Amino acid sequence: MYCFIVNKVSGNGRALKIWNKIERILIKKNVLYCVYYTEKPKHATLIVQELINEKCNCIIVVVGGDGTIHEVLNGLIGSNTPLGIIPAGSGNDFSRGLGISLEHDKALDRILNGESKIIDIGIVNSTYFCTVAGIGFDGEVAYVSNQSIFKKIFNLIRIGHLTYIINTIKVLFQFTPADITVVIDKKIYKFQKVWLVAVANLPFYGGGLPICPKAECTDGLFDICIVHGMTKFQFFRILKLVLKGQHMSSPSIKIIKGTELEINSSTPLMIHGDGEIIGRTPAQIRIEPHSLYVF
Ligand SMILES: Nc1ncnc2c1ncn2[C@@H]1O[C@H](COP(=O)(O)OP(=O)(O)OP(=O)(O)O)[C@@H](O)[C@H]1O
Repeated sequence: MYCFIVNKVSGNGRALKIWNKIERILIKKNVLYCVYYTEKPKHATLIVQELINEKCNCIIVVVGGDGTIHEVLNGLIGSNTPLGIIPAGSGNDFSRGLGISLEHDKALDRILNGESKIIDIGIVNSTYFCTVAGIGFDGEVAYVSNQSIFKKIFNLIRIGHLTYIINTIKVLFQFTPADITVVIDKKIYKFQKVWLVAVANLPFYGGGLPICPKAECTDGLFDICIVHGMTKFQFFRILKLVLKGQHMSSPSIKIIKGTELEINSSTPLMIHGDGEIIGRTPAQIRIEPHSLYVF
C-alpha cells in the first residue's frame, strides 16, 4: 500500500495540482493507495508517526518540497519504511541530488517500478536532515525566505528559485560574519569571519546551488564547506561562483569530509536543515549512515 502525504501549499499550490494528476494515474493503474493532506507546519511528522505506530506496512510518498520531506523524515527515522518522492516544491533539492525526475509521471514510475536504496542522513542536535544543514549566512537566508512574500508570488509564476536569490542579496547587506571553533572527528579547527558552514549529505541547496558538488549520500561522510575570511564584496563574488559550482578552489573555502562535528561561534548563528529552521549555534551534528530507504 502506498500512503501519499500531500502538502497542498508546497510550490504555492502546485503540489495539489500534481497530486490530482498522480491520483488519476493511480486509479487507472489500479494501485492501492491512501492519501493524507497536511493541515499545518509539522503535521507531516505527526501523520508519519501515527502510521508507523499503527505498524502500517506501507511505502510513504511525499508530494511536496524539501520542507515536507524534512518533516516526514523526522517521523520516519527508526522504522524501515521506505520513502518515495513526487517533487512538488519550489526548491526540490533532495530530489535533484538523488536524480529523481522533476516530472511527476516519471517520479511516480520510479516509485511503482524502481528499487529503493539505502542512504545516509544527518542529525543536528535532535533534528534529522537529509540534504544540507547550513549554519550562518544560509541559515539567515532560509529564515528570511520562509517568511518571504516573494516566495508566494514567484512560486505562482514558476520562478520560485528567485526567492532565494533575492533574499541572498538582502541578507548580504545585514549579515555579520562570526569566528567559529569547529571540532570535526575530534580534530579542532578555528576560523575567523565565517560566512557559512554547509554540512552536506547531498550537493544542492537553495533551489539548485551546488554548494558541495561532490557530496554523496551513500559514503557515510558529510562534505563540510566552510566559507571564511572575506569581505562582503569577496563573498558576493564567491556566491556567483557557487551558482556555477566553481567555488571549490578559492583559498577562502575549506572543504573537509567528516562524520561528526561540534560548532561553537562568537555570536549565535542561525541553522537550517533542508531549508527548515532548526535553531542557532552551538550545535552538534553527526551522520547516521545507511538510515533511510528511498526510491
Ligand atoms: N496546510 C498547511 N498550511 C500551511 N503550511 C503548511 C501546511 N502543510 C505544511 N506546511 C508547511 O509548508 C512548508 C513548505 O513546504 P515545502 O517545503 O514542501 O514547499 P516549498 O517551500 O514550496 O518547497 P521547497 O522546500 O522545496 O522550496 C513546510 O515548512 C510545512 O511546514
